[in-house]
Amino acid sequence: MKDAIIIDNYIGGQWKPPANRERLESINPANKREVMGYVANSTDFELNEAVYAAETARLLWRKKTGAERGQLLVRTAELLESRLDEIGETMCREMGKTFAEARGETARGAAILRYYAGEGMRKIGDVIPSSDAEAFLFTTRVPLGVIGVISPWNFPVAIPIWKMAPALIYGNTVVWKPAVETAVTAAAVMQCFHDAGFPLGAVNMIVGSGAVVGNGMANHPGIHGITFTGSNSVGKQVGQAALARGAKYQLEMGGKNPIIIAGDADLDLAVDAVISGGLRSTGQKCTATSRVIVERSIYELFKTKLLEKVATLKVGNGMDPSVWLGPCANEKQLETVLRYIQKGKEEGAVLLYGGTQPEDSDLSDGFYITPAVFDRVESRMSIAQEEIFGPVLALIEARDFEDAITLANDTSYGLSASIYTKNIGNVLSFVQNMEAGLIRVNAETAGVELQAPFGGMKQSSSHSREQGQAAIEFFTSVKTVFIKP
Ligand SMILES: NC(=O)C1=CN([C@@H]2O[C@H](COP(=O)(O)OP(=O)(O)OC[C@H]3O[C@@H](n4cnc5c(N)ncnc54)[C@H](OP(=O)(O)O)[C@@H]3O)[C@@H](O)[C@H]2O)C=CC1
Ligand SMILES: O=C(O)CCC(=O)C(=O)O
Repeated sequence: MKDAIIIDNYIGGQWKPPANRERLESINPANKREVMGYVANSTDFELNEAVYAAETARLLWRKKTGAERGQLLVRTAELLESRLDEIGETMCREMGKTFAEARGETARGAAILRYYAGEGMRKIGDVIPSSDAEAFLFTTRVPLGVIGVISPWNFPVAIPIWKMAPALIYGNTVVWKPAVETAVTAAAVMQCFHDAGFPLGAVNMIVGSGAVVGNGMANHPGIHGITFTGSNSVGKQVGQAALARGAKYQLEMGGKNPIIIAGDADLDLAVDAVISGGLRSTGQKCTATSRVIVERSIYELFKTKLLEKVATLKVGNGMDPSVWLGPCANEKQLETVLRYIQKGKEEGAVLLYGGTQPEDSDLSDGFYITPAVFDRVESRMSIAQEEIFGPVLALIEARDFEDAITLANDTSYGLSASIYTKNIGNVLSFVQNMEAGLIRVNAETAGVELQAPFGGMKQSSSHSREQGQAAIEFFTSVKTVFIKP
């Protein structure tokens, strides 16, 4: 067990304790007796200070060239890369995903920083033929101002970086509120920005509860744009608060992502995709597979193959390299998963495998659960409609391919969807008819590429897109310029 550390706020280039000196605990979900950090329980006082610092820094920051801003992002990427093991271990111990996944996510954070460093050198406008022969008509883009970033605990490095890196490269300054759950990891990321030498106040971090600091950000008149990833209920509150005061907002929320296994699919590959997409990170991804829609002709065979493989997955502490599935990130999340497992049974689904807390006494102090596979799930059931955010797979039988698409669309969410098939007709029909922002063919539902747009349809997002060049749409305003000599 390592000593717990103290996590302060980062404001105007300095680490500062909260004025009230109050702390919240961040604990290790693999061993609830291990406190990872005592983290600031900040209030509006610190938030105001950070917004003031970001506002003060913004004129200087926007005057820098894209290349200058990009150099600082590259330096941050280098620092993150030099600390992959340290940050990966912190993440694994703070939120439970395996060390390999946590280290991989940290490397992904560095790749995102490098990508956006390059964006600083790319075009920000178009020349448009004017109806006046003497005039010069073009567009350019300007930063929004101060951006509020509210991030969740499930990707504590990649998500805040895919929000902060584009915000910064396009000339905005940032106030970041990470989830308390992963504030120790967040501080390690913030330290990389600090060590890279960003101007004072360009990036700030306030640690505190969502109800106080997050809500304060959504309502703060000094924050011009707010980007959020998390639950639907909180996302909608954030969006409404921003809208009410005329600020720009971007929400990335839940998913209930389907995978269709067509009758002609390669079943071994499909089983691997369901396991990886549904159970990695203990199912705690907004892109996780949760509905497995299988054509009747191969349903029983697929089920047998899936169960065989799920039974081999080792649950345990993510720092153990032989472990495949870490604990749920916190007690609330474990309770949610257990509640849905109970509900699934009550509503008539058949629990074929898992869904219980392991009996192993070594695991009794962690928020562990064995991966659950439900059979005979019907679309009306809660486990087929609501985001569980845990290692729970719901098998749904489809009469035929058309029925599979109808079932896949029978949800209020529309983030990610995938299909396994060899039939080009099925592929085209899926691409055309599936209501989701991310469509994946012969690949798992999770797996976001940093250079491509990412976001959902229906209730999964505010219909905006993050990542890749799509990010410029949120983090800048377009100016149309007409010049006549
Ligand atoms: N789309 C996704 O990737 C994610 C989806 N979820 C879904 O949400 C469920 C609950 O997880 P949870 O962590 O509670 O998600 P939340 O939506 O509560 O948390 C996401 C972020 O929002 C902050 N927040 C909480 N309340 C407010 C508020 N009133 N105003 C502004 N910000 C706020 C949180 O702060 P803090 O936690 O520090 O209080 C955190 O930083 C999960 O079971 C899952 O279904 C969760 C995480 C990510
Ligand atoms: O699948 C991924 O890599 C990203 C998932 C994600 O954005 C999320 O869970 O919030």
